[in-house]
Amino acid sequence: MGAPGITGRTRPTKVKKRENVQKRKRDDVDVEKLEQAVQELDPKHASYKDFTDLPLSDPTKQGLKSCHFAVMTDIQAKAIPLALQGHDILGAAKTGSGKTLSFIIPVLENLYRLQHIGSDAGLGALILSPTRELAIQIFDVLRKIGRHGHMFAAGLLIGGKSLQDEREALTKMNILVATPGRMLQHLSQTAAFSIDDLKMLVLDEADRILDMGFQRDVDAIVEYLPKDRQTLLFSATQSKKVSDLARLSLQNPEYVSVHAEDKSATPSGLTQNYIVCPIEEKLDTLWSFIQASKKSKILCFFSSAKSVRFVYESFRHMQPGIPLLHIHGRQKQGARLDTTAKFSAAKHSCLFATDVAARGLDFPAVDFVIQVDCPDDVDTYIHRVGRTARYNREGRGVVFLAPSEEEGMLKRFEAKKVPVEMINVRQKKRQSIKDQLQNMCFQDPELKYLGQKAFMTHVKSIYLQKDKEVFKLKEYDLEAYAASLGLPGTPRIKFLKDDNSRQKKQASRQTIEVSDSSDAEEVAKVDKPVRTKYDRMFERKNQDVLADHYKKLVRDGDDEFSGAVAANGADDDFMAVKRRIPADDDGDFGASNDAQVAPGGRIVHLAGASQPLIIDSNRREKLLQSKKKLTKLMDKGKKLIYDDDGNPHEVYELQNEEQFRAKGLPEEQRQKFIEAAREGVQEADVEDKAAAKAKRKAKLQKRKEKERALEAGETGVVELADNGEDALANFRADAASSEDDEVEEKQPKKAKKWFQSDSEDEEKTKKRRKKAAHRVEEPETLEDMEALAAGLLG
Ligand SMILES: Nc1ncnc2c1ncn2[C@@H]1O[C@H](COP(=O)(O)OP(=O)(O)OP(=O)(O)O)[C@@H](O)[C@H]1O
Repeated sequence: MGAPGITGRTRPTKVKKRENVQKRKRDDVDVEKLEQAVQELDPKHASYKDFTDLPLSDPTKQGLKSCHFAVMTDIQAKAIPLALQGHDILGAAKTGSGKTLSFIIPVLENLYRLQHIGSDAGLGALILSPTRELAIQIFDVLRKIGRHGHMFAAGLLIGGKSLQDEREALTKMNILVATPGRMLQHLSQTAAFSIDDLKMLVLDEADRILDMGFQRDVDAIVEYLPKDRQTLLFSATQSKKVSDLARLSLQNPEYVSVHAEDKSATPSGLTQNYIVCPIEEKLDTLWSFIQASKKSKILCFFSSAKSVRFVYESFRHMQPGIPLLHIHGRQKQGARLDTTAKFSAAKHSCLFATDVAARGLDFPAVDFVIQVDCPDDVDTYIHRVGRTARYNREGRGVVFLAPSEEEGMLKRFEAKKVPVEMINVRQKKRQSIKDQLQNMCFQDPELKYLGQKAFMTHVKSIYLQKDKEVFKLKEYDLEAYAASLGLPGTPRIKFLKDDNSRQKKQASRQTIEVSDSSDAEEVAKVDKPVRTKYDRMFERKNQDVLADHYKKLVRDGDDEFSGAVAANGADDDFMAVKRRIPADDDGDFGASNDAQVAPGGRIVHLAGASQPLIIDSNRREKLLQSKKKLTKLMDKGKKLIYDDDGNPHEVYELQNEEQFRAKGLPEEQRQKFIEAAREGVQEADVEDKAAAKAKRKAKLQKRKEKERALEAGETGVVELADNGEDALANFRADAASSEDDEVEEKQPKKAKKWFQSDSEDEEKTKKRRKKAAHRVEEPETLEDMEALAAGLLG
C-alpha cells in the first residue's frame, strides 16, 4: 500500500509490470475464494476468536502478524465478520477496546475483494475522524496493517498542506483518512475529485465528531456520497445525537454493542478513584502527587488551555524532577504532533492537556489519568480516563471533585455505570506551593498574567456549565482559588442582579460582567480583598501588565470562552461583555460588526460614518452633542478619477492576480515600473527647471520696465490718486510690490556669479539707491501717517 510521498521503487518497469500481472492473476483466484468464504461466515451464530478464524487476504494476515495481533477483542470479533459481509454497522465499545482495527480490516478486505485498486479505480473508502491527531493515528494503523502486499494508495487529508498539493494527490487515492472540514472543502472545490464509486464510509469517534460541531459538515459530505455504499460508525459513548446520525447515514445497520451488559462502562483493568478537593487545594495536591509519582507516565486534564499553560509554565519553573509536556487546541499543529509523539515515546512523563487529547488518542502505557478540573459530563470523563488501561492493561484514574461537585457527579457516575471510589489524600504528604507560586508571579508578570487568565477562564467555564446541579459557582471560594494560583488579588468578576444596575454604572474596561437569568438570586460579587501595604506595592509594580491583561480580555472577547458558549449551545446573552473594543481601536467609539451592546446602551448610525456608534455611557452620550468630535468619525471621502467614458475609478485600483500575472514576472514588472518612474521624474525635472527660468526672466523684465518708468518720472501713486481711487490702498499695493522686488533683488545677490566685478556691484547698488529715492517711504509712526495723509489729500 502506498501513501503520497511514501512509495519509492527502483525496480525496472518491465519487471514490475510482469510481477503485477502475475500478482493480479493470483489475486483473482484469491478474491473468488475469499468472497465465497466470507459469504459462508455466520456472524450471528458462530463465534470467532482469532484473526486466523476469518477469511482474510494474505497481505492483511501478514500485517496483523507483523503487529503481533492474534486474538480479536470483543468488538473486533463481532463487528469484523459482519462488516466483511457488507453490513452497515453501528458499533459501540469501551475506550481502548480495539475499535480501530474493527474498521481498518473490513476496509482493506472489502476493497481488496472488489479489486478496487489503482489510480483509475478512484476513492473506495473514506474514514472520517474528528481530530487531526486521531486521523494520523488511524492512518498509522492502516499503514502498518496494509504495507505487507496491499497495493492501495492511501492518503491523509487533514489540512496543513496547500489545497493544490492535496488536489493532485487526491484523485489517485483509494483510501482516505480525513477530518470532516478538509474533506468537505475538497468535495466542494476540487472538480477532478470523484467519489462516485465510493464503497465505504467510516465515522470513527462519531460522538466526538458531533460534539465538535461537525454535524453539518458530515451531513454535507454524506450528501455527496453515493447512496449505494457501506457505512461503519463507531463510538465509545452513545448519545441521542449519535443515534440520529446513525439513522441518517446507515441503512439497516447491525448494532454491535459489546459492553452494553457489562457492570461498568469503563475498562475492567481501570481503577477509578476520586478525591474531594476544594479548588484552592488542587494545585498543591497535583504537585504533591507528581512529586510522589516521578517514575510514572501521567496525563492530567484541565478545563481550559489557559489553565494548561499556567500550570505547565509554573510547574516547569519549580523543577518537578519529571519531564513535563503540554497540549491544547491553541497550539500549532506541529507542536501538538511533537508533543503526542514525545509523550507516546516517553517512559516517565507528565502531560498537561485539555480535552483535545481526551478522545481516541492511543498513548501507550499511561499509568495515571488525573482529571484536575471536573469533566463537563460523564462521557467526557469516560473518554479522558480511557487514555489509560487500554487493551486489557491496567491503569488508574483519579478525578478531583470540589465538595460541591461531589454529590451531583457521583449520582451521574452511578447512572452511567462508572464505578468510582473515594480515596483520601495523605495530608502529611501534601505540600503547599502557594508561596512559591506567589513568589513566581511577583517576579514574572507574564506568569501572573497567565494565572489571571487561567483564573478567569476557569471561573467562566464553571459558570457556563449546563449542569447546574454539579457546578454551583457560589459554592467555590474564588478568592482562595486566586490566592492558590499565586495571584496578589482576585481578578474582579461581577455577577449582576439585573440589567438596570448595569445601565447606571459606567463601563469599565477592566470589568467583565456576567449575568445569568437562571441564577438571578445567586448574586455573587467578588470584590477586592482587604489589601495590605505589601499587596498594594506588589500590584503597583506590575500595573501595566494588570491593565493590559484586562484590556486584552475585553479586546479578545476571550476566544476560548466564546468557543465554549458556542459548543455548549448556551444562551449567548447570559454573559455580556460590556464593551467589546475592535482590535484596531485606539480609543474611538466605532462599533465593530460583532459588537455587543450592554443592556441600556444603543447603537447610533451616523450618516457619513462607516461604522455605527455604541452609546452606552455618559461620555459617549456627550460625544453625540459635539459636532467637532463627530466629524472625526465621519468618513473622509474618496478621490475618484474619471476615464474618457465618464466612469469613476479609484486613484489606486488593485489589479486581480490574473491581470497582474499576465503582465509578466514580478521582478520584471518591478524593473519596468522603476524605469518608467525614473523617466517621468526626469521629464518633470526638465519642465520644472524651464518653468522656473521663464518665471525669473519675466520678473527681471518687469523690473527693468519699472526702473525705466521710474527714470521717466512716472509714479503709480500719483497716477492712481489722480484717478480718484483709494490712494492708501495703492500705496500699500506698491509697498507690497516693492517687497516683491526686494525679494527679486535679493536673488541675484544670492546667486552672485563668481566672475561678477565689484564695479558692476557698485553700479547695481547705485541703481537701487536711486530707485529707493523714488519710492514712498512707509510711515512708521502716527505722525508719519498724518503727514502722509495730509500730503496725499493736499
Ligand atoms: N486484537 C488486538 N490485540 C492486541 N492489541 C490490540 C488489538 N486490537 C487493538 N489493540 C491495541 O489496543 C489499543 C487500543 O486500540 P484502539 O485505539 O483501536 O481502541 P479504541 O477502541 O479505538 O479506543 P478509543 O475509543 O479510546 O479510541 C491499541 O494500542 C491497539 O494497538
